[in-house]
Amino acid sequence: MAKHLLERLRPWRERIDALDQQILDLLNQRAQAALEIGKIKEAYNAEDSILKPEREAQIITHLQNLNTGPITPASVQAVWSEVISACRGLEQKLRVAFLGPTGSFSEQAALAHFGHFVEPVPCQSFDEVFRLVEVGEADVGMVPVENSTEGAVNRTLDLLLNTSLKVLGEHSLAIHHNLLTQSGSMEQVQRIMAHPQALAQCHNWLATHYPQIQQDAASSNAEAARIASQDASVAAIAGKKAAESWGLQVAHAGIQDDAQNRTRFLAVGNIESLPSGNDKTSLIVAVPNRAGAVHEMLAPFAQHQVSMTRLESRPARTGQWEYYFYMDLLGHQEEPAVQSALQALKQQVAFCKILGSYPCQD
Ligand SMILES: O=C(O)C(=O)C[C@]1(C(=O)O)C=C[C@@H](O)C=C1
Repeated sequence: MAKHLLERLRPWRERIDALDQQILDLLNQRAQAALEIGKIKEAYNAEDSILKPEREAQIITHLQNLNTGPITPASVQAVWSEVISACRGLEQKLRVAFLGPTGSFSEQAALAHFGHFVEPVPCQSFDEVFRLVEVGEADVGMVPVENSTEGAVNRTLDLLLNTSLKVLGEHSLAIHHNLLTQSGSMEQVQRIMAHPQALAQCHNWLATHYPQIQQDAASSNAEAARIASQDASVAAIAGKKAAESWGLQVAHAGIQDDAQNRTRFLAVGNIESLPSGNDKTSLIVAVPNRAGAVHEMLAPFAQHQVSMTRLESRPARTGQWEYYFYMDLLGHQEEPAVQSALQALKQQVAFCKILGSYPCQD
């Protein structure tokens, strides 16, 4: 029986071996081409970035359009992210900063977006992520900006306002939280630790199942997992990656209140992404505190038919009930409709900061 099975599999396995050899040969030819591009970039402008977000997005979209299956569009995205990452990594390893330690959702988002052939730079806070990219100790940073359950990540919004960095990409990740302990049981647990955002995303589940256990904030979920790995009285809320990284067992899986819980991350750096054909633009606007000001702020987008995918407000901390408005628009700032809307907007508002245009993930 087993022999018969192997005989039937053999020709297909031989076919896979032959195809893999061809794929390997093609990958090496591709890598060689990327290395040549790297040399040309270096000769033209040593300061120029190796990373070209718009080109990477165009390559993947083009292949998804050509794809006839059975490989899925999501697989095309995942495989070519890694192929590009491997080629880019030969040109130069991208240093990617994120909230660590290892096992965090930020690390997952960073690696899903830039691929695994990067140099990870785990940081202790969002402030440190921005600072390291600003001073050139990292090339790009990956930070959460909004969560589908809890809304905006305020510290990121504040840092975006005060930084000179540009937004150059977005990545949305499904967030499934787990209660992790050393043994996989909750028997010895006296404290549940997580980032405040994660505690909030699991608020109802915790109130129902463990109302008596104290909850403590950690600087990140992965940090809570690190602490739990050293203290049997601590349960951490974190992802499965953190469980693997810190040798913990899952006591309860999928404890987030919303099964569809997602977090959107932004990639930030000193690079401006050129138009890719399917882009978003993020900006911050402040208007005077008077009747009709917000209405006037929105009018240019309606007039020039620019869609807004997000509008968020944040206190301006003047004590005057003034706000900064964070907006995401569909289109690149170099596209005529967006350009005209932004020009009209700038004439009306007290403050306008364009954070950057970047390829839509969708
Ligand atoms: O086209 C380039 O500029 C490259 O450097 C090549 C390449 C790729 O592997 O396709 C790698 C890195 C860039 O971000 C974009 C594309």
